[in-house]
Amino acid sequence: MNRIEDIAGRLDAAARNATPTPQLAEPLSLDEAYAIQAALMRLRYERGERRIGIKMGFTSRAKMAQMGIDEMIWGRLTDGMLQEEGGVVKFTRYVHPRVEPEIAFLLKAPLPAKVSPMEAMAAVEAVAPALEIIDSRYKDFRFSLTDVIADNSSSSGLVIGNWNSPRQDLSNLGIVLEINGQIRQVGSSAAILGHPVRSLVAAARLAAAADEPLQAGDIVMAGGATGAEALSPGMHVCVRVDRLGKAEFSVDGETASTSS
Ligand SMILES: O=C(O)C/C=C/C(=O)C(=O)O
Repeated sequence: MNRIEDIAGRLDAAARNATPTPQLAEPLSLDEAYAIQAALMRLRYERGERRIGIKMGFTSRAKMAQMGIDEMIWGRLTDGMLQEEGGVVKFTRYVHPRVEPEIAFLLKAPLPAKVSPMEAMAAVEAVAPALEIIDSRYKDFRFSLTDVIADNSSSSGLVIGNWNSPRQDLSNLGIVLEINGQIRQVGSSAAILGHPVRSLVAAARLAAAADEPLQAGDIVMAGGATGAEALSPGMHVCVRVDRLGKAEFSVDGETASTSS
C-alpha cells in the first residue's frame, strides 16, 4: 500500500469507527491532500456509496475565522451522507459533529470549468435551504489546510429543505440557525463569497480540474454562511432562509456510553 492509500485508510477507519485520529504528521502538498481525499472516496464507492455532488468549504469569513484557514476547499458528497429532512440523525455515527447553515444548488445541466455566474445559474434546476453536518476525523477538531482536505473537507452529512425556483435574487437572503428553538447564528447568503453563485462557479472550476466535472443532478453545497455549532444528543436544529424556507433535523439521545 502506498502512502496516499495508507493515510486514506486511516481516515476512513476513523470515520467508520467514529473515533478520532491524530493530525497528519507529514507535510503534504495540496495535490497530495486531494489525492488522499480521492483515495478515501474510492473506499466509500467500493462499499456501494454513490457520489451525489460536492461541497464547498471556507467560502465565508465567519468559517475562515472560526477554523483559522483562509483558503477555499472542496469535498465530495455521497448518498450515504444524505439525511432525511425532518428526520433523526444518529449521534454515535460521528466523532464530534458540528452543523452549519447553507444554501444548496441542484443542477439540471453539466457545468464546464469556466462559467460566468449567469451561465452557472442557467444550469441550476433549484435552490434549497440546507444544513451541513461536518465532522473532522482529527482529534479535537483541529487540522491544517492539507489535513482537512485529505479528510474530505470534513463532509459527513447533509439535510436539504424544499427545493425552490432559482429564478429569484439570492444575493442577500437572511439566514438563521436555531438550536432547540433558540437563535444561535444569524447570517446572510451574501456572506458566501459575496453571492452564493460565486461558490457554484468555483465548484465548477475545482470539480473539472479534478476530472469530475459537475453533472446534471449534482448537488452543490455552497459553504457555511456562519460559524458552525457543535451538535449534542437530543438537539433539534433548524435553518430558516428568507424566501427559501427551512430545513431541520433532530439528533437522537444516544451517546457512545449508552449505545453499548
Ligand atoms: O470546518 C471544517 O471542518 C471544514 C469544512 C468547512 C465547511 O464545510 C464550510 O466552511 O462550509
